[in-house]
Amino acid sequence: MDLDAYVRALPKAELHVHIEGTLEPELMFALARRNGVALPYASVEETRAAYDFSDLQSFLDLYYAGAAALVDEQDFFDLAAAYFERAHADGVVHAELFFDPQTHTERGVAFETVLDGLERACRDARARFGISSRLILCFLRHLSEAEGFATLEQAMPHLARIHGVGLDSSERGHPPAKFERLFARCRELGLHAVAHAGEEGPPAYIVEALDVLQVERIDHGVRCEEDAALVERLAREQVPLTVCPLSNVKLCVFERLEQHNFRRLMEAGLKLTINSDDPAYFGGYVAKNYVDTARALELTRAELARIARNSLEASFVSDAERAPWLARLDVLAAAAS
Ligand SMILES: Nc1ncnc2[nH]cnc12
Ligand SMILES: [Zn+2]
Repeated sequence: MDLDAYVRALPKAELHVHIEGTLEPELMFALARRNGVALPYASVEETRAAYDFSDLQSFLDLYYAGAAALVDEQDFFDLAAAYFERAHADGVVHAELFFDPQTHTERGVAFETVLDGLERACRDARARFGISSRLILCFLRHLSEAEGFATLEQAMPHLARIHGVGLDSSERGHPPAKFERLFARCRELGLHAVAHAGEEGPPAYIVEALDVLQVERIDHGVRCEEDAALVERLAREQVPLTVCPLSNVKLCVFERLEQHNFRRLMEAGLKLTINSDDPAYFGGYVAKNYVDTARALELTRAELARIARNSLEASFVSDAERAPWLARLDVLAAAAS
């Protein structure tokens, strides 16, 4: 079995994927045409050519512009259905999807339109592919705490369909503590909590996300390496990090994949997972993230199986749901060693 086939065969969970970041330019243009929405570029080719980012903000500017093509419930369904098809081909058995309601409600799209379309695609993916999924509502950290609370208010009638909350968008200058009260309220409501931290922001933001927001996983977290005590803590507490290697290179967190600190963090004992973040913008879905990282950092098949196992263990599913995937994974891992 070649490396690509091996990676696809590993049962894995994807824990860090923004559904709006799976909007391929072809679908973006089809939806924009359907909805009479103007896009900043004239063609699919011109759009792809513009995906040359210097940092997180340069990406976010394009990402929010592209999301304007999404208007109707069917658009959100089509978006997520296309993701699930690719995820299934990549061996994803479970996906926890981030969605950014504020990106859409700001434009006059109803919260329910977004949620209904995504949830219908989740049910469809379960029926077609057996993929299980959860939805994680992300608050945009460049907006205010009050706007976050207003979004939570809109989510209140639908909490049975929302599994957790996250924190994304421009990290620098927007520390996790800005959302202390919002996350406290979300946790009181029984929602799981995660947050982007230490992607571009300092290690102190990772500490704040853990201690102030009390998150269960850190999204990215790669800048933890600048604080030895934090690395030790993350290893001791086995806090899962949802690392997105191709994203980190595209957004210039690391110049090349060969320079990524994934192997060093793994060897320091951290519980790492591999994810795609915004695959339509960063050049690869989850399997390509595994394969390219394995090639660049010489990860063994046993190490890749460990990473897939981490993803299943770090997911928000029950032990009973997880058990058959872990059993399948053990068979593959044993065959590879
Ligand atoms: N990599 C990322 N970091 C922060 N916010 C995001 N929103 C979508 N992708 C993101
Ligand atoms: Zn992200």
